[in-house]
Amino acid sequence: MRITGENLIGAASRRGEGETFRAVEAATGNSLEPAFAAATPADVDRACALAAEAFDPYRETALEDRARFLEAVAEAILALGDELIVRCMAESGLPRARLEGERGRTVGQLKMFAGVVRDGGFLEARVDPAQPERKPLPRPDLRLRQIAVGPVAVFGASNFPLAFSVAGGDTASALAAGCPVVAKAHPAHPGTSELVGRAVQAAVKQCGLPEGVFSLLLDAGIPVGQALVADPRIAAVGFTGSRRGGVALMQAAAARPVPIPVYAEMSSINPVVLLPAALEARGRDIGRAFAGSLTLGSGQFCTNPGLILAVEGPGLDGFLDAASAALAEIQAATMLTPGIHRAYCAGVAALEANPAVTTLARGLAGGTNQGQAALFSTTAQAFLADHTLAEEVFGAASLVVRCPDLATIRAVLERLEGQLTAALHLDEADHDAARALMPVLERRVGRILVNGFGTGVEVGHAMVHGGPYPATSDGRTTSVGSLAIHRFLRPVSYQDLPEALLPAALRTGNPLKLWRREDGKVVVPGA
Ligand SMILES: NC(=O)C1=CN([C@@H]2O[C@H](COP(=O)(O)OP(=O)(O)OC[C@H]3O[C@@H](n4cnc5c(N)ncnc54)[C@H](O)[C@@H]3O)[C@@H](O)[C@H]2O)C=CC1
Ligand SMILES: O=C(O)CCC(=O)C(=O)O
Repeated sequence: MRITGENLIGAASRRGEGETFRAVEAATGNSLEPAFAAATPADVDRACALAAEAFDPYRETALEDRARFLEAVAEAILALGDELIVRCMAESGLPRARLEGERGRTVGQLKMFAGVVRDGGFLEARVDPAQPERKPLPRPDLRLRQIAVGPVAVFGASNFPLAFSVAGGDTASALAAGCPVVAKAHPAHPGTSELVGRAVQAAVKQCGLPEGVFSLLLDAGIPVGQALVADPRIAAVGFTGSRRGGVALMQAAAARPVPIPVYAEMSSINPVVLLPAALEARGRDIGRAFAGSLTLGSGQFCTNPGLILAVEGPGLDGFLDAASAALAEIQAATMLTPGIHRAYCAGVAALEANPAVTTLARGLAGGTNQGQAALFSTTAQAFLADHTLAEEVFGAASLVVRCPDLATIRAVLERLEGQLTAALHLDEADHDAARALMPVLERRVGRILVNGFGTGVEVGHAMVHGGPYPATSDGRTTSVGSLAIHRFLRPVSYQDLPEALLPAALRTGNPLKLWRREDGKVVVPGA
């Protein structure tokens, strides 16, 4: 399929009249063909108008039809074949195997949401039948279901150009909820975005859905994203990226005459706590595994283990020796964009220049745009005194905080901002220490894991990829897994509606065979 550099507005392809830009080959810094042109305010307006027009018919599509549409998107992405992978490798610098895996995750995610839609449980249908004889007052007939919130603006992430981008988790969950999507392509992978966007556009047509169910807008800067979030027809926003970008969108959304929710996944340093018995028994093994997780994808994961907390001693020394030796042999790897590489180098340089920080290891030096891994250490006292040490350095850099005792580890955790994940390395003898940390971990993070690292998020029903601010803008939800659909739903109650006016999900006799709560009791069809 030819990449044209056009915006996809409903069923149309339209060359923008805004700023012209090109994708950059991450490995060389060379420009790639073709030229892309940013959308104009009129393009944003048209995409939002079509999305608003599509909203009512799309949200009432039969569950089976909506599920088939999500599957058609998945099939259309697969049908792009190797062209998608080759373009994505060039734009992102990520290797083939990683991108093939990420494509599988993207397709699997769409299919998981197809299953969620078919199941219908997300509608949370409830029926409280009328009690006309109730004393002292009769009870009305009350029925509740979740409906889609409206058109959603989705910002593709640079670091997962497939699974968190144009047809990634935000788009899949919004479409599953019944929300049209206006996607804003990430300027680091516009060609990948166009290919995937065309796949979604084709699936909309194939399934006979209103064209406004999906549009894709291009921009090298911020005006298109700002205009999109300000548009009164946009009802919610999904974003993965920098804290600065996420906060700017939160502010734009809050400043609207009608504020809307922004679900932004931003920065996280993902503390890893190494407990004493585990460290003593297998500190060296944990050190080697840590080096692998830290450098995965050149460290460009928001789940990257950026902070290690442990009590001083021979166990920690063994961990540090093994991690340092492993890191010293790791090749530098191409980063996503020159800008992200520059930000990484600046973050590492700031740590190197900090008198309270010791450089423990560097990976092998690299060439153009390649990030060289780095491991640092500091004391708990220094860490607690300098908040800049707790800031994310996006890339393969991590800071070890040497603590005198477990109480200090707890004090450091208490001082951290909200995080996506926390990992505990423990043996049975560490259970009491771990139990004591659980309350603070639950308050600080979205996912607590044991004897592993947070990189590589499982897409499933029990996953939380979220966490308190600034890990995300709203810690009550997740951007990965089936629970993500709830970001784009809101409940509506129907009181005393005649049967003929009720949505099918709430009609007497449960014609859609949904799990429902009837008069407070869960009813499982066929059970
Ligand atoms: N925590 C995480 O998962 C990630 C963090 N990052 C961090 O972000 C830095 C920059 O990477 P990017 O991916 O370019 O993130 P970014 O936040 O700068 O951009 C993400 C998207 O938001 C848009 N955007 C940014 N600021 C905006 C604003 N004020 N108004 C409207 N739209 C705006 C951009 O055009 C882009 O489409 C990295 O160096 C890293 O520190 C990047 C990717 C993932
Ligand atoms: O670790 C993963 O699989 C996902 C990480 C992620 O969400 C991100 O880096 O934005």
